[in-house]
Amino acid sequence: MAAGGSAARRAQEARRQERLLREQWQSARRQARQWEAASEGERRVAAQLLVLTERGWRLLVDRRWPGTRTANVDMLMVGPGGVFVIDVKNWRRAPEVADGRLRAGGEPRDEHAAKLLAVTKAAESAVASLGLSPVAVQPLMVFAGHRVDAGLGRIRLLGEHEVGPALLSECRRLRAESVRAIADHVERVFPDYEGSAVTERIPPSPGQPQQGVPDGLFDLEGLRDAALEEALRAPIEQWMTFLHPDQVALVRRNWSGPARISGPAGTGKTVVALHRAAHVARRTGGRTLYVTYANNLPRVQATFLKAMAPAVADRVDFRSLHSWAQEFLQERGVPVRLHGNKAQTAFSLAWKYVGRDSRLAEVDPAPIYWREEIDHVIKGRGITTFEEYATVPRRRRRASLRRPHRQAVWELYEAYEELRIARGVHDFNDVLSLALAEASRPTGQLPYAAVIVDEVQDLTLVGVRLLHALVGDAPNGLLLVGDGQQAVYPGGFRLTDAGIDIRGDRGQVLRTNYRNSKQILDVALTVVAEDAFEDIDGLRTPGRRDVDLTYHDGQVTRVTKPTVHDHDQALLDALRAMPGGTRADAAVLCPSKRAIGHYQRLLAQADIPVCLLEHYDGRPVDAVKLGSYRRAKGLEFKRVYLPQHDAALSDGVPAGERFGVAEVPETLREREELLRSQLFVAMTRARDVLWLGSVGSPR
Ligand SMILES: Nc1ncnc2c1ncn2[C@@H]1O[C@H](COP(=O)(O)OP(=O)(O)OP(=O)(O)O)[C@@H](O)[C@H]1O
Repeated sequence: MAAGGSAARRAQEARRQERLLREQWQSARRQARQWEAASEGERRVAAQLLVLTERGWRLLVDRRWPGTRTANVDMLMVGPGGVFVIDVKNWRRAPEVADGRLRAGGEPRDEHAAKLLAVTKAAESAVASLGLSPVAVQPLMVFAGHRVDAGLGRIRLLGEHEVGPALLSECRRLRAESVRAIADHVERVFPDYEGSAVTERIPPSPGQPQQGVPDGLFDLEGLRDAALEEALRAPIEQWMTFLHPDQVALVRRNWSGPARISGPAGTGKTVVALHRAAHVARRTGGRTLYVTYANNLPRVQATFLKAMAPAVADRVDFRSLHSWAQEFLQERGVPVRLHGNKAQTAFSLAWKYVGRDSRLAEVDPAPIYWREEIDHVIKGRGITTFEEYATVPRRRRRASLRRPHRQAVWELYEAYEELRIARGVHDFNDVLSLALAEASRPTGQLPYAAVIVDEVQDLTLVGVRLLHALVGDAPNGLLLVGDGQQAVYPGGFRLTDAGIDIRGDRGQVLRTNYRNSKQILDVALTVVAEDAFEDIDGLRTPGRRDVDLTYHDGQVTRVTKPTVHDHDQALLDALRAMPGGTRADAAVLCPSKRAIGHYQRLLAQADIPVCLLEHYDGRPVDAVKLGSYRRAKGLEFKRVYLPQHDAALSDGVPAGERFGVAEVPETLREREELLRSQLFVAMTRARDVLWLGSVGSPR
């Protein structure tokens, strides 16, 4: 539509909203006047809110606080924007908020905030059984006769004119049926208050505007603008508000120390973690750190939280572990010179001087295996002496290393460190070790009330220790979320290695996959069926796990072509055949940087818009996403295309045959296992369609 047309539509809609609101306001004012015994302030606020009852909201006035005999709740509003617990204040002096305290006329008024928070908690409990996340329940203090719009922790303070527009501006969380069901439920849980000041209520009717009655205190303009925005806004996804009641219970649970949520792919771990972040931020008023290993995920998750719980979004820091650690060190004045390339040169030289001709080549001649040994086992676990390394359990590393091999590794490590230090640079592990030393200093004031770690299985032991050091064993402090089956980096750790003690109900497992269709999950599970894995709690779990599925249909398409050219053509055909408008929810995922480069060029030549996963921030963009299996972690797409998905895998051919050796090196088995995990992760990103391309002769 042309810009002029759109402006005309907006103006017409604005006029329509204004007419409607004028009528509704007259009617609301008539109703509020019937409430003889209510205070004048309450009546004015109620009149503002009654206008919203014409727009799908339900207003409950003067209700009894459940579990008490005499306490009441001024108002409860349930509508598309969620559930609002409203305390109306008739204060002569305007409220002031400073340093997280509420005052009026210089007098402290914190007890009013405490009472409102307590009753909000009761409302949260009331709706949790319906699966409503706490992010949808919000406390409001509304001040008759004042103009206010301020925040006090999770409480929003609004003036009588601000409240209507504010509620209409809330993102649309509930559909009309949900509003009805929730309002009915809330009405039962919060019964009529016996000593109610409100004596008469008349059901709202549109009524005719009374001629000559001035608008008085009605802020027509503010309300009209908000109503207009509301009318033009697209609805947001349902998961932002509704969870399974078991998930809501986890979001709201009070944990006495570190906790862990695990579960297979697609079981809602991240969704629970995000709702938990919002919940904790609202409850504590302090800052929450939400960390992942991957550095593209924080942007996406921050976008989700902002849409879901805008009021607390600025109290949650979404960061990748290394970027956070670097910033933390900078703030503490600890010099860091992270230089990945120079560190890699130091390692290459160390390999040339002491590794290549050592007995390590007997185990695996590829230097990458030994770089990983240093990164994930020695430095990743914070090991600083050979004695320690000589006996350490090398978790998730298959090749067994006897003492002489470990000695050779240690010599390589020492040579690497010497060369790295001579170049004056740090590697990624150094950053974490330095941050751990800094965070463990008793003097430091630690900035977070809670730390949530997503995809925890990707971290090193030092990384987990660092995050644990930030909050220690404080109640509701540390939450670890992840799934050992989706480990895409070598090595690993157990929680006990990190000194993290998770017992009883602090370890929770989710079992319902809400993402993948059965067809897709079956194919993905076949890839890892034989790969039992050890999770961070030390439990060995079979590769094929039992998962409950929520029913939805899906499709797996396998395409095998004799040449790369034909294969790529088939991929382009499949991408071009996507129904209109679905490009934004499609991803092409590749196992290596080289493959990404190849497909980026291919798609560009075919004029198919591409958004690289490293630039994706969770907001819809009309382009096919392109990135590595690793970068796709934690994300999901309706359609996932995996070109040449089996190129690096043995695909049924015994590795020995392929490599022409009688005995397959354990390191090779380990690498293949890791590749299968990565492929499994890539496949389970697909909700409805999974396209698997191969080059070769059809079997
Ligand atoms: N209660 C629910 N009802 C419907 N859908 C849900 C529910 N909980 C989660 N989902 C949906 O399930 C999908 C997977 O959720 P999420 O990404 O949190 O899973 P996960 O366990 O973190 O996955 P992975 O480990 O594979 O990254 C998302 O699309 C999410 O919206």
